[in-house]
Amino acid sequence: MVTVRAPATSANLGSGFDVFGVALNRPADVVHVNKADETTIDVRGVGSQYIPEDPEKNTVGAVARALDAPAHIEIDKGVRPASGLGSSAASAAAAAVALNDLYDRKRSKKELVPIAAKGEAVVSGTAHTDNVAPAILGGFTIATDHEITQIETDISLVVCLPEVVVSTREAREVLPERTTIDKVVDTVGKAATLTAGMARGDPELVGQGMHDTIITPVRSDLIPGYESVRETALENGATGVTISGAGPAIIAICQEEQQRTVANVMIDSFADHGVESRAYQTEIGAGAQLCSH
Ligand SMILES: Nc1ncnc2c1ncn2[C@@H]1O[C@H](COP(=O)(O)OP(=O)(O)OP(=O)(O)O)[C@@H](O)[C@H]1O
Ligand SMILES: N[C@@H](CCO)C(=O)O
Repeated sequence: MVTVRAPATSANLGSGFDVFGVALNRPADVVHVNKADETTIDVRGVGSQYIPEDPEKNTVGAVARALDAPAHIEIDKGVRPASGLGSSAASAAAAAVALNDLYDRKRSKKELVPIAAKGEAVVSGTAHTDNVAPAILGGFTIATDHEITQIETDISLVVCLPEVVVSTREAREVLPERTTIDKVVDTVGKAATLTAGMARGDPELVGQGMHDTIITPVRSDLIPGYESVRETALENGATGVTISGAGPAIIAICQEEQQRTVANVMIDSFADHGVESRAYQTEIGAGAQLCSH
């Protein structure tokens, strides 16, 4: 048996829609794989009642097919589905690394990214790589159709997950088809600022670079209390706040000393809107790791 842990991830970071992503030190999924004649899947843990065990519908089934690696796959979910924390990607990334090892397929971690992304196509209709890239490689990743660039950093942050469900498919349906040149110029500037901040390990620059005028304004309507949670976190030390992935989780960049305060005010602000939530005080961290084989 091979066991792999793959982390939750936060994609987009505002200005980097479908391109930027970061691995989070927690929460994470753990996947166990054993060779078998055909693929079967067992899911347990957080939100497992909402996750199909049919290999045609689970992200790990698509990964097993792509690697021609049939297996009995057990998934311990630590990342809630439909969270904006790359739940579907965490399982897919862990399965890709585990099956590559189990069948000795000798794919590099970068080569496993498009394979894990086939799982994302199963759930959201597009094989976007912005969650699976950091889930496999760790750190901050810039994923384009041609290249994946990775920067190691350990910037601290808070992600606050409300008891609300937003599916990626639904959040992609509200996207604008067109935008203006002013917004494109603004987004390029912000994305460049964020990237410089990641390279320097500078939370101020990262926070400034997260602002986005194209995607976030339309998606924030799907998250009750979004504007208040964002403003309160900024007033209490966050350097930048935006939707994590397709939501409903909200990510706030902040110094380690501010994490507890930022986490508490975000939870209180959701509560003011009648929404329960939990907050993870965490950091940008490592990608998928073999636990045993
Ligand atoms: N292994 C899996 N883990 C989690 N969800 C899965 C898995 N396989 C299939 N799914 C389905 O994928 C959907 C959740 O994926 P979705 O992309 O909407 O959420 P997410 O991964 O938390 O979000 P985001 O990509 O915005 O961070 C649910 O409908 C769930 O049933
Ligand atoms: N970039 C993707 C991430 C969510 O899976 C989106 O925002 O739709």
